[in-house]
This record gives sequence, C-alpha cells and structure tokens, in this order.
Amino acid sequence: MQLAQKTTLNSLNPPAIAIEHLWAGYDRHPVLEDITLEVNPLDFIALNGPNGGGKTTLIKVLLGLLQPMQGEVRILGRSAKQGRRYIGYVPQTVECDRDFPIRVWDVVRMGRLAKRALLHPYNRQDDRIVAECLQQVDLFDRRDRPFGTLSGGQRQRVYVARALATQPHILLLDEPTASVDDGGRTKIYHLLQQLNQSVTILTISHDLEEIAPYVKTIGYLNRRLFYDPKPIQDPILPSVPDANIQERTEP
Ligand SMILES: Nc1ncnc2c1ncn2[C@@H]1O[C@H](COP(=O)(O)OP(=O)(O)OP(=O)(O)O)[C@@H](O)[C@H]1O
Repeated sequence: MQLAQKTTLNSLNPPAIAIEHLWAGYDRHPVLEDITLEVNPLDFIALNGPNGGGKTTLIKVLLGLLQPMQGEVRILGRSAKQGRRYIGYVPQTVECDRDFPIRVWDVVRMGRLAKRALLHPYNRQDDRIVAECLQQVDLFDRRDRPFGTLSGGQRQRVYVARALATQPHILLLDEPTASVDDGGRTKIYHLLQQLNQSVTILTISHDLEEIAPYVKTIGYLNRRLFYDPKPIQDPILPSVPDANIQERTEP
C-alpha cells in the first residue's frame, strides 16, 4: 500500500532529470561510465571536469541526440526524446559571423520556432514572450541591434533569452561563460541565480570556483560522476578523486 502510494506520488512529481546507470559513448567505446544523477525541480547544479571528460556527451544524451549504450535517462518522467521540449539549451559559444545581418530580436524569436507549426507565422503571443525574455536578460533595449555588434557576454545572454523563449522547465547550459570577460561572467551568474527561482538549471562550467557561490550543488565529471547532492555551505571546492587513476571499463 505504501509502495503504491509512493509510486503514484513519484509519477505525479518526477525528478526534472533522472539518470540511472548510464553508459554512453561513440563506436562502442564508453565515454560516460555508470552515471547516476537525480536533478530535482529548482536544483541549480554546476558540473565541472577536464577536457574530454564527457560533459558535452552527457548533454547530447540529455537532449536525446545520443542513445545510451546502457542505462536510462528520463526528463520529467519522459524519455529524453519526448522530454527534449522541456529543456532550454544554451550551447557553448560558437564564433558567429559578426557581419551577418540578424537582429537580437530575431535570434531570440528563433526559440519560438519549435512551438510553431511548419511555415506558420509568429503571432502576438510569440512577440510578447520574446519581449519578456529580452527583459529578463536585460537586453530589451538592444532588441533592434545587429546581433554581431554585441559583446561576448551580451551575446551569451541573448542565447539564454532564446532558450527561455522555449518556456523551458529545465535550462541546460554548456559553458555559458566561455570567452566572456569578468564583468560579463558575473552578470550571467547573477542572471542564472535569478532564473533559478522558477527554472531548474544544470550547467557545465570551467570556472567552478567562480560559479560555486551562485549554484546550489556541484559535481565533477570525468567519465564517472562525482556528485554530492548536499547544498554547498561555502564555495570551497570538494576534493575529487584523481581522475587519471581510474581504470577504463567496458559496459
Ligand atoms: N562524435 C564523436 N565521435 C567519437 N568520439 C567523440 C565524439 N565526440 C566526442 N568524442 C570523444 O569523447 C570524449 C568526451 O568528449 P566530450 O566532448 O563529451 O568532452 P567534454 O568534457 O565536453 O570536453 P571539453 O571540456 O573539451 O568540451 C573525448 O575523448 C572526445 O574525443
């Protein structure tokens, strides 16, 4: 009886992200080994790890772009493919053509594309949501500026606004502050902290010491995941096992 009740409650309130014994990789070589992680609503988790540790691979699995070799991933109780629509994704900064004639407004409005039937025009509701998202990232007054004329930090905030325009339950960010200057980084951390009042956040970060004061929990990913779900008391980083001494194992 108790078990049945628990099952019902869990299916009504599933974790934002549930990863169980996940193995994933390429050409049958695992890059992620036995990852288990539960991300609960309104968590704010930063994941750090060395180059090639598997951070982007984990994001690909969460977005349903890479099939697990073993294990399971659920997004709000659904498969990764079905849960994809609940995730607002902010990719790692890619160099864009700074002369490409696209306005800030149009970049953010792209976030509405998935909500439109093919070839259907944007409507007033889209415009209202785009305006709200630009206000949230404090760039509404730059809405008509060519995207390429913004600073690195401002461009990154535009990408956050584009992700918000999908009206996500979960924000997934891949190194949102890479190639952003000090002031720009602080502004992004503050922004994420504010957004975390209503959205669950999982972010990859190279600047773990810098982001630690803003997030609730941190983890370290190097093929395996080292994660302490207890909230950080002070921003001193936990010691992590020496990643290089781990043995490689096949699933
Ligand atoms: N499409 C692919 N095909 C084969 N191997 C890949 C592919 N993508 C990534 N890898 C390999 O998987 C491993 C993990 O890569 P991944 O990009 O997930 O690491 P990362 O932690 O995001 O690294 P970085 O911090 O440098 O972005 C690396 O050894 C990489 O070479």
